[in-house]
Amino acid sequence: MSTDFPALPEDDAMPRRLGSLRLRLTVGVPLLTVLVVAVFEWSLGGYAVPADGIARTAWLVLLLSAAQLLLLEALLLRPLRRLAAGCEAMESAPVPLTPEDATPAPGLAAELDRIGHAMRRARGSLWQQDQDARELRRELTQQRLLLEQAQLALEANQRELASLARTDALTGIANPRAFDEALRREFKRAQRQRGLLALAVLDLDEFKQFNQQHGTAAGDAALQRVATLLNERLKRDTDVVARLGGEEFVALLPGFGMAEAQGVLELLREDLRALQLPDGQGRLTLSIGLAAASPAHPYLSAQALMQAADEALYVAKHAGRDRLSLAA
Ligand SMILES: Nc1nc2c(ncn2[C@@H]2O[C@H](COP(=O)(O)OP(=O)(O)OP(=O)(O)O)[C@@H](O)[C@H]2O)c(=O)[nH]1
Repeated sequence: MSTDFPALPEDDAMPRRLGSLRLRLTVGVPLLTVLVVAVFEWSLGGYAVPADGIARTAWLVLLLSAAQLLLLEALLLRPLRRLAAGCEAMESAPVPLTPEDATPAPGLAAELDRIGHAMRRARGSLWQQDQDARELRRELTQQRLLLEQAQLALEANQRELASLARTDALTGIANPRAFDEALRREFKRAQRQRGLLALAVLDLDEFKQFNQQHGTAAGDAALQRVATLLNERLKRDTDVVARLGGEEFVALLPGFGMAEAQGVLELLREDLRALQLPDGQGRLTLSIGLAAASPAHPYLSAQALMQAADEALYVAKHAGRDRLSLAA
């Protein structure tokens, strides 16, 4: 601990009262001494004023007064002042123990001094406790900040994990799990609101051959471009596009009946035909099976709607691929 402590405050009420006591002693002691010495000299001179007595009496009074004042200062006033300073300091904000506080001065007024020193030690201990409490508070604030940062990082990780758990790693669009949730949710909504819900299953044609001719990396790039096209063409807030696995994709179009969905999906097929693949990779085509639920053409369940779209895709494949088939 540092010993570079601030000085004790000396200008408070109690030290001021001690100052006035010293003034009264400084005046009273010489007066009393004059009286005593004068009576003593007068009695020595046979109760007559000696001719040279005035000067000698004055010197005597001066010396005796000075000696008494010095004694009073050393034995009474100084210890009282230190005691007063200790008391005042106890009432003010704690400050560290000074080296002077740590060692009581020896002397006749040791009792007073000891009390003063005990108070200073108590004040020093209070100061130390105050410092410790401040340090603890600082550490606590720091720990709280670290905790908040860790919590934010954890929440970000959880969000990222949750997003990863619902995203297809290769294409970045929704995965089957996210799609299943969306399908169940939108199917119930369509039923409740007697609305429209179109569902399309889209499958790249002859993709196995594409992979064999151009390599898996080219196949991956082609899957990513198809996903981008889906996102660009089916971009209403309510549209959901997902990769079910392999070269199979799915699109959920709330609010669309068969005709609107067919229109937008044919545009998508045109987009794919126009897609520029790297040299020598030819072109990609899609087969699409489309089913749509409406009050006029309800489905019993989301699974039944999905199955109808799958069956339509099967028909499209068997009819020669590169086409869109509507569910019965
Ligand atoms: N590059 C790449 N290929 C994949 C991925 N997932 C599945 N495939 C390949 O996609 C091909 C799908 O082949 P098939 O199921 O026979 O379908 P297809 O060749 O497209 O034939 P049709 O669907 O009948 O037109 C297989 O060769 C798989 O290995 C993938 O993530 N990346």
